[in-house]
Amino acid sequence: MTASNTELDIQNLTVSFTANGREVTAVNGISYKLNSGETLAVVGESGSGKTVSALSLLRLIPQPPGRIVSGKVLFRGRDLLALGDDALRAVRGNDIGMVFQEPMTSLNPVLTIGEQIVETLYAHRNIATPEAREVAIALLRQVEIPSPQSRWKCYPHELSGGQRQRAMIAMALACDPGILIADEPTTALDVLVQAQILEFLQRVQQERNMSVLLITHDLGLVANSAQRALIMYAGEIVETGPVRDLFSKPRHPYTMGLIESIPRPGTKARRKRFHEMKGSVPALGSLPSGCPFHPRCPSAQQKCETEKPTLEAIEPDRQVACWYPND
Ligand SMILES: Nc1ncnc2c1ncn2[C@@H]1O[C@H](COP(=O)(O)OP(=O)(O)OP(=O)(O)O)[C@@H](O)[C@H]1O
Repeated sequence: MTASNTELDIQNLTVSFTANGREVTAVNGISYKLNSGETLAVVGESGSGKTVSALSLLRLIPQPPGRIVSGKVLFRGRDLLALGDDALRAVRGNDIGMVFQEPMTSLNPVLTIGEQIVETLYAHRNIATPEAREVAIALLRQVEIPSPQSRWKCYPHELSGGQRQRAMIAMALACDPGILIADEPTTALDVLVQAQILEFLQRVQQERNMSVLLITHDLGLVANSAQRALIMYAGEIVETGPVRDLFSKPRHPYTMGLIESIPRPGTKARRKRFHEMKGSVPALGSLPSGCPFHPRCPSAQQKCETEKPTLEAIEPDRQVACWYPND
């Protein structure tokens, strides 16, 4: 990839939270690039720092208790972490859209779906109301909400879960962003609706050459939707690479464990399930010494208990933080 392909360049991002007078590091010095037109998945178990790292890109973590300790988020040569509030607001929504797992947290319950899209169009693109109404209905049609002419007068609670999710996606796409950050966008939905929404997102992405940062704990979703992935554990990236390589030859024992946890019909008896591995993601305030994964790692050796591995390139476009990566 050439430098001009890079849409977002995240450098050494560190984010902390203070609770009970104690500051703990939730995201610890992560660096990665999001390239033009790709879907990059950020994967890990609950508490690994996926959401905090994504929200921090647009300075959306609550500050306090959160704090962006250090790092840069370069977007078209500008550091989003150093932008003034007005300039950052212009980037949010206009250039970078966001969708979340629970649409009710980002939809306004007292405005109709149509009014909310019109407001977005007016605020970001300065489109006057009559025209914005047409654009809003067209967007609802594009996200395949049935009868958009009448549904646009619905309040969020009057729509089904899948329709609410589509409405939020319509809002996120209203300003034609070059980048979409999608945090568990389909986790709360049933499998059929999930598949429809993912298919729709992929189509829009291709039509618009949009880059997608997909935050998920679901490796099945990653296999179907992303070209590259970052695996996060305890606030750090432990492995990166093209999705097909990560699946065919995981190098970090944690990635292996995640892949083995994907349920496959008929193979349950033969495969070791991830939930059978000992332990869980450590509490941030009490990380183990050495490699943070070592207490759960089936391949851990003495060095892993005392010395922390750093993320190293092992092949072009492939990095791993492990003293004894799988061959
Ligand atoms: N508002 C907050 N106040 C205090 N600590 C927080 C807050 N938000 C996140 N954290 C800390 O950051 C850690 C990482 O949270 P994050 O939401 O990024 O995890 P995640 O990998 O996205 O998990 P999930 O899939 O459950 O959302 C949490 O375990 C928690 O310790």
